[in-house]
Amino acid sequence: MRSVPGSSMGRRLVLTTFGESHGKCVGAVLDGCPAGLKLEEGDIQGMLDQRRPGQSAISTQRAEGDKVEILSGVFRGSTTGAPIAMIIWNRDQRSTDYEELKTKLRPGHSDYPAMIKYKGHNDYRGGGRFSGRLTATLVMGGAIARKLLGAALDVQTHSYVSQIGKVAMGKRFTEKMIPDIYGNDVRCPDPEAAALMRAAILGARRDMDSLGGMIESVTTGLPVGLGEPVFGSLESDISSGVFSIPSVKGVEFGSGFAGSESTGSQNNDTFVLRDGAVQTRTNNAGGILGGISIGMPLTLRVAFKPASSIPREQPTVDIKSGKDAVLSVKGRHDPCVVPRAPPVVDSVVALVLADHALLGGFIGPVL
Ligand SMILES: C=C(O[C@@H]1CC(C(=O)O)=C[C@@H](OP(=O)(O)O)[C@H]1O)C(=O)O
Repeated sequence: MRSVPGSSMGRRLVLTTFGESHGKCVGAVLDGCPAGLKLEEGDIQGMLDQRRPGQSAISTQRAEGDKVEILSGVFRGSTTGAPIAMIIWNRDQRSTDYEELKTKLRPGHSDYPAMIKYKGHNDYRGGGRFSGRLTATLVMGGAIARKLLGAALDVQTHSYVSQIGKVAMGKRFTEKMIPDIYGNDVRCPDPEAAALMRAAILGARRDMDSLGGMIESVTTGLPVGLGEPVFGSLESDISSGVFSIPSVKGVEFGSGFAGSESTGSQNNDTFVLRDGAVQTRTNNAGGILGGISIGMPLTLRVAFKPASSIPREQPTVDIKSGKDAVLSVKGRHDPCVVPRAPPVVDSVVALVLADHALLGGFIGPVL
C-alpha cells in the first residue's frame, strides 16, 4: 500500500532518508512534526550514540563520530512545524575493500539484485543505499518521534536483544529491567545471558562467520484506538517499517507464530476491570486487535538473519569472467548486527505510532 517512493515512510509524519554508506553523508528529513516540541541535537545524539559503529569488540571497527547536525525546523529550542532536516557526515570510508565485489557476487547481500535492477548505476561501495549504515537515518527521525510520543501522550518504547544465535535470554522481561538494557554492549537486560551472547558473537568472529538474533520491543502508555482498519492496521504499518531495517527477515506480534499452535480458549485475552479501566488478563494479542491498539502494551519480536558479509571463503560466481569463483569478503563488518539494532527498532516503532497518533487526532499540529 505504499503511495510514496521507497525512501519515505509515513502519512502525517513523513520521514525521507538520503545518503549512501560511502557517499559524503547520510541524513533524513522529518516532515509533519507538530510545532512546540522542545528539541535539541542532544535528544537525537543520545539514540545515535547507542547505534554508532566502532564502540565495541563485537561490532564493526569502522570509526564514525555520527555527530548529528539539525539544519532546519527548530527555532529557539522548539520545533516550528516545518520540515526537520538532519545530517551526519561519513568520515571513515575504505572503498577499496569493495573493488572485488564489482564482479564477484556477495552471497546473502543485496549487491546482486541492486546491480541488475539499476543496470550497474547503483553505488556498490559499502552496499551504498542498502548498507546497515542507513539505519542511522531511521534513528534521526525515530528519536524525534519517540520524544513526541513521550511529551504528548506519555507513550514509551523500549527494545532489547532477547536472543543471539541459539542463546536466548533466561529471564522473563519486566519493565523493571528497562534501565539495564544498555548496561552491556549486547543490549540484553539479562546480564548472565548477555555474557553468553557476547562469547557467542566473539566465537563467530573468530570462526570468520556471523550470527543473527532476535529483538523484542515493548511500548507502554498507548491509548485505545491507534491504527486503521484493513490496510492501515498497526501490524501492517509497523511490519512495513521494521522490514526497512537491513537483515530483518521476520516479525511477530504478541503470541505470534506460537499462537498458531494454541486454541482459541488459550489464546484469547479475557477482559477484566482494573481500577475501573478495561484491561486484558494476558496479552497474546500484543496490544492490537483488528489492527487497532487496545491500551495494553504493544509487543513485537523482530528476527534478524546472520550478517551476510563474512571473511570466511564462500563459493560464488564472477559475472565478468562468467566463471565460478571464491570470495572472502573484506571490510570492517559486524559479526552480528543485532546488538546495534535496538535503537533502530525503537525508532521505527515510534515513527509508525507517532504517524498514527497524528492521523487519529491523538496529537494536534501544535503541542
Ligand atoms: C558504518 C556502519 O556500518 C557499516 C555497514 C556495512 C554494511 O555492509 O551494511 C558495512 C560496514 O562498513 P564498511 O562499508 O566501511 O565496511 C559497516 O561498518 C554503520 O552502521 O554506521
